[in-house]
Amino acid sequence: MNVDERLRLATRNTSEVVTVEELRKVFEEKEKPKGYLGFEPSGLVHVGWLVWMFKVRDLVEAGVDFYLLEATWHAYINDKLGGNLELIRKAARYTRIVLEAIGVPEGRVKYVDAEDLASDKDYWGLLLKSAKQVSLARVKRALTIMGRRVDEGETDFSKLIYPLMQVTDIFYLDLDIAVGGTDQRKAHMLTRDIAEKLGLKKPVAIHTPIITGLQGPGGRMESGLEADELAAEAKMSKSKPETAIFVHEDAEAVEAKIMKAYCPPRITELNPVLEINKYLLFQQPGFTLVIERPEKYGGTITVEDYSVLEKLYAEGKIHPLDLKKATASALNKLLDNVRRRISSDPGARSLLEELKTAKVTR
Ligand SMILES: Nc1ncnc2c1ncn2[C@@H]1O[C@H](COP(=O)(O)OP(=O)(O)OP(=O)(O)O)[C@@H](O)[C@H]1O
Ligand SMILES: N[C@@H](Cc1ccc(O)cc1)C(=O)O
Repeated sequence: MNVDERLRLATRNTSEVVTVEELRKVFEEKEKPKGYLGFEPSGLVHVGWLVWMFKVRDLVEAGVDFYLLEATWHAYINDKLGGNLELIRKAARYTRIVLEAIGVPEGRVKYVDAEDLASDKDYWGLLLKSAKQVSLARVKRALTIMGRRVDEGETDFSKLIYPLMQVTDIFYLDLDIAVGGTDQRKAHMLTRDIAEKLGLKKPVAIHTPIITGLQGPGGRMESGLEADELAAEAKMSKSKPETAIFVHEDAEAVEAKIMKAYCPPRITELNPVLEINKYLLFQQPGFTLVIERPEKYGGTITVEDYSVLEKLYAEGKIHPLDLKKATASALNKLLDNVRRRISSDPGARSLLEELKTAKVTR
């Protein structure tokens, strides 16, 4: 695969690449650059995660040697699953199964456990060197990467260590590319700044779009937040289950959730139903959205391109209910594989059952 093709795969369906020129250089210089994404294995998998999972698939295809960091200690710091590390490790196993079901089997990526990183004294040396380069105010501003507001970081001191751990993860793994949703931006920009100061490798950052929670952005659109902060606050999130569609949920539950979702007529911004189309459904090769309507409401239409769907919706030519029905049906088709994979594997089923009954904390 030539550099242009690798670059196309790596940059499609992203909200930002810092920078595309640097990424091109990485691909020109390396057959197998090192990339990573970290996630807190702290519960069930929702459809927002599919955005980065598909990006991992793209990057593996583009020849990236990809590491998936199971951020167990980070989830512990962030009070997930009641801080129960045993359960957190089970959530990591469950996430591997979902990744495999969407085309990222274990043999194609390398899993790294945060507990292994933290057991090496060099890791803590790197963390302290990084900490020397940054002010407390900057660390606090980065707390949005753990889905927390700045003031929440002061509840216990470990939360202030988290952003520096995320920076250190990147240095320790010696990465060329760091991937995450837009809400992770502050971690990556911090890493790039510290890298310059310490003379370490400065990773390219690839940010994937965020799917807004089913309840919509609330009043946050006018709050003057930066895009990454808005994404962190308004995103579909596993620790706020009422905002999320989980990949294991049955077809009826998925449809019921979509029918109730925030989707005001003509509004295309931070509209989770449109975002599911834009960032998930229309990313599948050859996808078309079929909107079935009685003749008196314009008859059935087949949309082949997301930009057309957005335009028709903004012009009020598609009713929210019709969009929701069509989206639910297409999303259910996309999720079928994952559901089948989970239900056919007793091990996966028992992990799921255990995680379903675990108390969601944050
Ligand atoms: N709604 C979403 N849409 C797209 N990407 C998401 C979404 N939520 C999380 N991500 C991405 O998934 C990765 C893991 O995020 P994280 O563990 O914080 O998920 P989460 O569901 O928000 O969890 P929590 O509720 O525990 O904060 C990050 O790169 C993040 O940007
Ligand atoms: N902060 C990330 C998880 C993460 C943890 C450590 C990392 O090195 C990277 C990502 C999140 O909340 O989703």
